[in-house]
Amino acid sequence: MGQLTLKDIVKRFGAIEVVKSVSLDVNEGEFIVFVGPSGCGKSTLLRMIAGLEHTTSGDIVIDGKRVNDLAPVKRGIAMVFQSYALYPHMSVFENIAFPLRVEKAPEASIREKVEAAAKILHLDQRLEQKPGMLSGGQRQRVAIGRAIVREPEIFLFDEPLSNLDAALRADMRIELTRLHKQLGATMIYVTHDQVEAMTMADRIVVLHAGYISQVGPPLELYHKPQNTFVAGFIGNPRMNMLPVTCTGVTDQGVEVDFNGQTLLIPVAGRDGIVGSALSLGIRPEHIEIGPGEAVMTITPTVVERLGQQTIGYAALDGQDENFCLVLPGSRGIAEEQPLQVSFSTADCHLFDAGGQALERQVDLAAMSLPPVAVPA
Ligand SMILES: Nc1ncnc2c1ncn2[C@@H]1O[C@H](COP(=O)(O)OP(=O)(O)OP(=O)(O)O)[C@@H](O)[C@H]1O
Repeated sequence: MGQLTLKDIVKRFGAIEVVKSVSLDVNEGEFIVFVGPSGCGKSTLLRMIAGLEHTTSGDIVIDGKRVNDLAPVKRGIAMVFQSYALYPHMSVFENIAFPLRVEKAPEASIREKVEAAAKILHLDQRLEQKPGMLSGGQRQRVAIGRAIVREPEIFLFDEPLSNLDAALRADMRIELTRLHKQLGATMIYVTHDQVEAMTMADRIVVLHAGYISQVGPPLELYHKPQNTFVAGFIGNPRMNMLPVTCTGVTDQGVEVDFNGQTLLIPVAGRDGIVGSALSLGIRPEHIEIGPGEAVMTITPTVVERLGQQTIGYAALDGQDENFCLVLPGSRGIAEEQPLQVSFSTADCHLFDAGGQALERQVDLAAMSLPPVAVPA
């Protein structure tokens, strides 16, 4: 149980349509992450699923039952917010027990469920403490415990980690992934942090201005973004976009003219694209120093040295956005020194003038890491 269907969901606030016909099937036990820039409607969508916000039109169906008119508590869901919403005067035990007390559950059952949740969340030694004595991460775990004891079919998380520092966020990501495996419940998680999306999701839903821009497993979005929005949103630093002209279409792919070189990009051609302007997308991590299939000369204006990688930014003629390259380790590239770089056509993406991708001929399964032989 825990299957969710959204059918043509629309939400208007006055005259403004913030969610525009969203349809989505969420499988039982799936970890779904809604990502998108600020204001794209992800929290509103989550709040509609929770029942905290009415839908203007469309159906929300949980386990085959339309729930649009059901009160939040009757939907079999539990929501965890960014603000932990804990009661400061109550112990951790009572904070977790709160929804069960509201339901007037028997005392023995309350104790059993709270202790079980506390064990899963490593809070069993802290049940008598007040929230004020806990760290941010522990407080968020109490809020999650409060959701767990309700035994919901679907957990909803609204940016639950955004109040935590970077190290704690990384720990909590691992905790949440573990929790999902352990409980096997359906989870829907809203964030604008693409690392959270990439690391936790079974499937990511990328929202853009109230629409679903693309839905898919994390690496599918990374390797096969369907449009320039997803290409720019997934991956950090963002994908470079270079203007090119299509010079031909063959069985092997699409030919483009790039800096006077003819490149054959392994993507599916389309009628009428020969002669048209296209955008060639290449990720910063796919640029190498020195000669290669596609060559260009850049002059970095800023170089960031992070130790584990070196990031260079260069202005290109006629382009608003800086060209970016990411090199592994500490590399000797210098500001204001011209540099020959190259990339491989197999790593390229092509987008038409409307920003839609020409389908890449990449085998995602073959890109998975091969099994490592462990010596006996
Ligand atoms: N109660 C409301 N009344 C009017 N407009 C609203 C209301 N709630 C949200 N909005 C607007 O709807 C749009 C979507 O808001 P929403 O909170 O869903 O975005 P979001 O993608 O979650 O963004 P963020 O990451 O900033 O939280 C925004 O433009 C917001 O201003």
